Amino acid sequence: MPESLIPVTLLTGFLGSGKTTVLNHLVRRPGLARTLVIINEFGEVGLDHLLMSRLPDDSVVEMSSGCLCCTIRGDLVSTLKDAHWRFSRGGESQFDRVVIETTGLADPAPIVQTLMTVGVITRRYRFDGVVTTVDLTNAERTLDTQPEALKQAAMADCLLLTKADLAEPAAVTALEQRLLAINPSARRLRVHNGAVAPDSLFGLGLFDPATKIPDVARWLNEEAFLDAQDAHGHDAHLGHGHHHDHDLNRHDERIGAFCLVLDQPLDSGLIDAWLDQQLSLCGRDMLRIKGILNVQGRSGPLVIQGVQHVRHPTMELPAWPSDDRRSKLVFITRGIARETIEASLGAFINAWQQGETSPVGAGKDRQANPT
Ligand SMILES: Nc1nc2c(ncn2[C@@H]2O[C@H](COP(=O)(O)OP(=O)(O)OP(=O)(O)O)[C@@H](O)[C@H]2O)c(=O)[nH]1
Repeated sequence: MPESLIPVTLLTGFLGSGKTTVLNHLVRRPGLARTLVIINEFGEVGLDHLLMSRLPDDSVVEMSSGCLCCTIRGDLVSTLKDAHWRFSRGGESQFDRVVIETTGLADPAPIVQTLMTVGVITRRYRFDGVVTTVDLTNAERTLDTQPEALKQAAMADCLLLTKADLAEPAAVTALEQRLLAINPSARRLRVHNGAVAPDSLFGLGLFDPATKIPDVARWLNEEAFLDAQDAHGHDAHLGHGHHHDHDLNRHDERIGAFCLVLDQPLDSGLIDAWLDQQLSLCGRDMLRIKGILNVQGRSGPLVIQGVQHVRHPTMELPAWPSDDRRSKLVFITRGIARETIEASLGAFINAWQQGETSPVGAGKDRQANPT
């Protein structure tokens, strides 16, 4: 993954939660002059829908700050693909960062999948992270009733909690606890009228593209899992959270996160084969997977990332960030308990060690093809 790949940030959040306010603030920052902002103007229509059917106006605005702004043309793939020649002068691209603002009802998953895997995009761009705005004044109800909003929060790498000035402090605390249970590893920031430091929204990937050193401490945020655990007595998962209250309709009774830590180096190919099997069985409910793996025969760690059924190609990095060489995997799931995943992985490892693992042909191939 060359350093020159252009980072792409997905800015999402429910209707009226403050996305445009954040964006307006960001594009005024001098450091972001060379940013291409891609928006879509279809209020009520999700971007995933748009990817397939709509051909909106092809309007491009150059903002006074120097940022470029365009609406989605056709689909996201062609917009990003064409952006290079459309926004270049003298053969040189005019932007070195992209922010995509989705509609409030968008499902971020297909967009992230597109950014992670479509060849014409991954040759030039790298997915940086999902930033989700959450309106503190009404998020409790929105999360209760709007599955899209919940998914946007669950998939975020960074949560921007907006309108704290209008919210009751007790409500803010309660919501922060709820978000901790849904997505402990996401960075959480309170934002007043969109004022947020760009640095806290960018560089959300699993490693620093310049040094190729994984920033595990930041993206895993292990302590937050412990906090979530302390707050709820055990894993922030499957309705064991603080919401034992009486509203049975809460969707996030089933959404939660956990982190598996594996002490021993893993056989080459094992996790790939196991994950492929898991994703084909229950990818829909694996909202987000991120991990760093210690694999036998590799001097550096492997990093993995996935969104529902789709995984980013596994990458090997040159070095570990610290002496801690354990494999760590974060799962944000819908209705899949940690115990289920642990049992599945345990059984898979046993079968693998006995050479019986062939649900995806991986076990049988591993001698011949040790990658
Ligand atoms: N008081 C207060 N108002 C805010 C804050 N952030 C945003 N707003 C207001 O909330 C309203 C909605 O903000 P937008 O930025 O348009 O929200 P959005 O997510 O882009 O909205 P849609 O594109 O319609 O989904 C606007 O009137 C903003 O001025 C904040 O921190 N405090």
